[in-house]
Amino acid sequence: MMAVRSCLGVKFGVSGLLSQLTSSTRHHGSRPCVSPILTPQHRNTSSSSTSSKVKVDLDQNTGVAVMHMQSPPVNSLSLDFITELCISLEKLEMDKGCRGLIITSSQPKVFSAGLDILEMYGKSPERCGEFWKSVQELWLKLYSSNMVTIAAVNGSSPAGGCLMALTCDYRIMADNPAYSIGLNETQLGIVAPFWFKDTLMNTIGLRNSEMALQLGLLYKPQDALKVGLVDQVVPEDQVLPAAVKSVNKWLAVPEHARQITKSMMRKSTIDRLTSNREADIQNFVSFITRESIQKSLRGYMELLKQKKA
Ligand SMILES: CCCCCCCC/C=C\C/C=C/C(=O)SCCNC(=O)CCNC(=O)[C@H](O)C(C)(C)COP(=O)(O)OP(=O)(O)OC[C@H]1O[C@@H](n2cnc3c(N)ncnc32)[C@H](O)[C@@H]1OP(=O)(O)O
Repeated sequence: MMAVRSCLGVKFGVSGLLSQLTSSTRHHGSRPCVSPILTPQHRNTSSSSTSSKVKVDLDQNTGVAVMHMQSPPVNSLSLDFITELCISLEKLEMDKGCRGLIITSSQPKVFSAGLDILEMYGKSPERCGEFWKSVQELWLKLYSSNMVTIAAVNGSSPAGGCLMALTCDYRIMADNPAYSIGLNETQLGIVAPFWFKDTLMNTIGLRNSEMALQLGLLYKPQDALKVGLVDQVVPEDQVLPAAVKSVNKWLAVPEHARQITKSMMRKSTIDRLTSNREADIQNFVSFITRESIQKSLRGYMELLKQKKA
């Protein structure tokens, strides 16, 4: 949240804004500007960090990190995986040399299968609460990031996977009709919470969100493009190159101006969750532990297994 505060001018004050903006040709936000002239020691500088489920490659020349989600088989968001994602994001956010982030998947055909259903089925209320707190944390970190964030959606991305992509500044999806993206919660008999709904509405508007959420729609890439759920659809092997191209375009904008604008656009949505976190956790726990909801989740998991057989 420090990132958000600094974006909102707490650090600089409104009167300092103009001078900050005019000085942004020298310094991009609190991060140093990357010199276009490469000195020998700057050439080919990149670092790589890998935890068991998240691999991050940071190119220090460009200030762009690529975060590869690698939690087999389908990058479903378990408590452990979310914790690793949050730690990686925190590190990148603190790293003055990182200004842009591309999120993608190392798993074939899937960006992320969304929240791990097994974290919501047959678990104690305490564990469910802990899980939901981590989901909130991940959303807050991504949605309020000072970095330019690009989702390179190289596979299917239902529910929580779609939410992750929606938190980014720009979404590029592989043009493969076998893939789909959307907030399909109602199809599982569950309800997308208000901050999922807000994030979707901020992207595709009220009417499209009403239909998408009530029907639990999963869109093929070309349909997702039409409705504005993704910003670009490219051939599968072009997803990452297109993301690199986009991130550079976004990074060319004076950084303070971009960050403050992003924060202005997202602040009220973020505030709504931050001021209601505990109540939201309680709502989730009491909803998800209901017998009828547990039954729906069980049925859905069986359907997933049957689909395979
Ligand atoms: C009154 C208001 C109260 C508010 C309360 C709020 C409540 C809100 C609660 C929660 C919000 C929920 C958000 C979510 O994200 S729920 C998760 C939704 N996800 C899905 O629907 C996706 C399901 N998966 C798929 O559709 C497919 O798996 C796929 C398209 C992602 C990939 O297909 P494919 O490559 O064919 O793989 P398989 O289907 O064979 O799957 C492999 C393996 O993985 C298991 N699996 C898949 N998805 C999940 C998942 N989300 N969680 C856990 N496990 C998953 C699948 O079962 C297979 O397992 P295996 O048979 O053991 O190999």
